[in-house]
Amino acid sequence: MRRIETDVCIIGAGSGGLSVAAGCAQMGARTVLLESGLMGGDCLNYGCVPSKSLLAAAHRAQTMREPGLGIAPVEPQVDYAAVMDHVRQVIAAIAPIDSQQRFEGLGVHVIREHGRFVSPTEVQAGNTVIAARRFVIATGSSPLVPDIDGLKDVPHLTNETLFDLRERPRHLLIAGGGPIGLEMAQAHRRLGCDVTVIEGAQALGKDDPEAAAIVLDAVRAEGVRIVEGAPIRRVRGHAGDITVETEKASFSGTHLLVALGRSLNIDGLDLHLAGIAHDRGIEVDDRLRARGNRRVYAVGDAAGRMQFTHVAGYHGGLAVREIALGLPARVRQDHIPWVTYTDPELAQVGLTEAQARDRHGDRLTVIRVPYADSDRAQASGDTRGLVKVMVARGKPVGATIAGAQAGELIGMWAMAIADGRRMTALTGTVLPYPTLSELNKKAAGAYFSPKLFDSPIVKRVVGLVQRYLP
Ligand SMILES: Cc1cc2nc3c(=O)[nH]c(=O)nc-3n(C[C@H](O)[C@H](O)[C@H](O)COP(=O)(O)OP(=O)(O)OC[C@H]3O[C@@H](n4cnc5c(N)ncnc54)[C@H](O)[C@@H]3O)c2cc1C
Ligand SMILES: NC(=O)c1ccc[n+]([C@@H]2O[C@H](COP(=O)([O-])OP(=O)(O)OC[C@H]3O[C@@H](n4cnc5c(N)ncnc54)[C@H](O)[C@@H]3O)[C@@H](O)[C@H]2O)c1
Repeated sequence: MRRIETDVCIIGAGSGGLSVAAGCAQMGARTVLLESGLMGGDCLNYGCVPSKSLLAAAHRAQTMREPGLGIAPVEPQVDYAAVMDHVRQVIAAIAPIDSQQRFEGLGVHVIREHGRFVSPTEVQAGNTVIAARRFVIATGSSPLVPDIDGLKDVPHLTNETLFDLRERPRHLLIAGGGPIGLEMAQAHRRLGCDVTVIEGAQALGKDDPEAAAIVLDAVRAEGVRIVEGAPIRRVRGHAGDITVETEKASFSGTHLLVALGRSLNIDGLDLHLAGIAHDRGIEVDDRLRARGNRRVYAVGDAAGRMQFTHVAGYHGGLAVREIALGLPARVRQDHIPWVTYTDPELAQVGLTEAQARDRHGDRLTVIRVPYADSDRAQASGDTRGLVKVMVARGKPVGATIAGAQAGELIGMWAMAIADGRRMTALTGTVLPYPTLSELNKKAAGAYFSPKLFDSPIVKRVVGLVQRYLP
């Protein structure tokens, strides 16, 4: 058995692990990185990158078939295999950034083996034992395939196999109406499939219901069948003929995509040998240190909190601060945005309206600005959507956007909330005309206009000024 002594050993080379490895190595810490699968993890290979590439192709197809703006629509010729080639090309274009070669160039010792703890200060990977001063668990998550009667025996797709398809499914059944379910439903509908989404509770149920309804209406209008309140009880059939049974009804299709949430990749780590506590994820304190072993950090999906690439990157930055610089870091959650990349997009940062009402009660003001108020939205012929901002004591505490480019628009609110800015920061910013981002400024303006235009005091002051102004 080979033995390596190092400063930091990172288990998992996805979004979180790569951020820690790049930061620690470039700051001069001796860094070992273990990866048992593909460099880049879920986001690059089976998650964000392929799903957004597929959505881009689907968007192109939809633009061709939508009437309006004086352009005659045309039914696009979709070559599903060529679309999947596009997906592969995008992954290949980005892969060098996450590659073993690049990380070795940064000074990281990369070992392509599964890692597991053998003691509180040692991890074994293949025939190497790594003794490190600090460990980072960045092992991510995998598709959850729950114990539903018949499911494991019926051929089904997950996000790990969906992008390998070469033939377009005739009728795609999607179990689960979360972000994966809805993004893949719209993409496949636009690429010419029949699509049925079967959701046990409410589709996009983690989001603000008013904003989610805008997205769900739009996706339904394109022909996706979304069945809600229908927990799946049983699955039966064979390749090409699959039936999903729910309490409400049964649904048949040719393919089944399972998008029922994630299971954390922590089982194969032998955490008990390192004394680490875990339940629904690795239990971490607000410095991301594992309960039971303070030399071990958990980042990204494995930390059992929000499951997004930018969260894994954010955690990674905090871990670098802790490990490379020895400075304490504090993890926050209130300023983390998330976006579902349907069309229209759905974006959130901070508190939803319901959460803000609970937290701030009477002190809360909720501002709504419809996309129709934007000249740019009018010019583009797409006025679907809403910007909603929750304000308490002059500061934004949450923002919800459903509409075109919502993922880009949410950035301004993410910055304002992260930095504790007041609404005046937005009114004081001059934005180019005509842009959708002006909707954000309109929301800030709408917050102040009753205070400014409906106030008798302001009117009296202006009257006085006008009387004495030379
Ligand atoms: C279909 C889909 C679409 C998504 N779209 C988005 C999006 O648009 N935006 C967004 O922000 N997020 C999105 N996500 C979520 C995002 O992909 C994850 O939150 C992110 O990848 C988490 O990064 P991570 O580093 O924690 O884990 P991962 O990226 O999962 O990386 C973990 C790595 O650890 C390796 N590993 C596991 N166990 C071991 C072990 N014992 N030893 C060695 N290596 C190990 C794995 O092989 C893997 O490479 C999407 C997810 C899916 C499934
Ligand atoms: N754009 C993005 O950032 C993006 C895109 C995709 C995924 N992700 C990340 O990946 C995570 C996983 O996504 P997901 O969509 O698989 O999970 P999810 O947990 O968000 O949604 C799963 C859905 O399945 C439903 N469900 C569970 N059991 C069921 C049953 N027996 N019958 C019917 N419905 C059932 C749930 O009610 C839920 O709505 C997300 O939470 C998110 O963090 C992010």
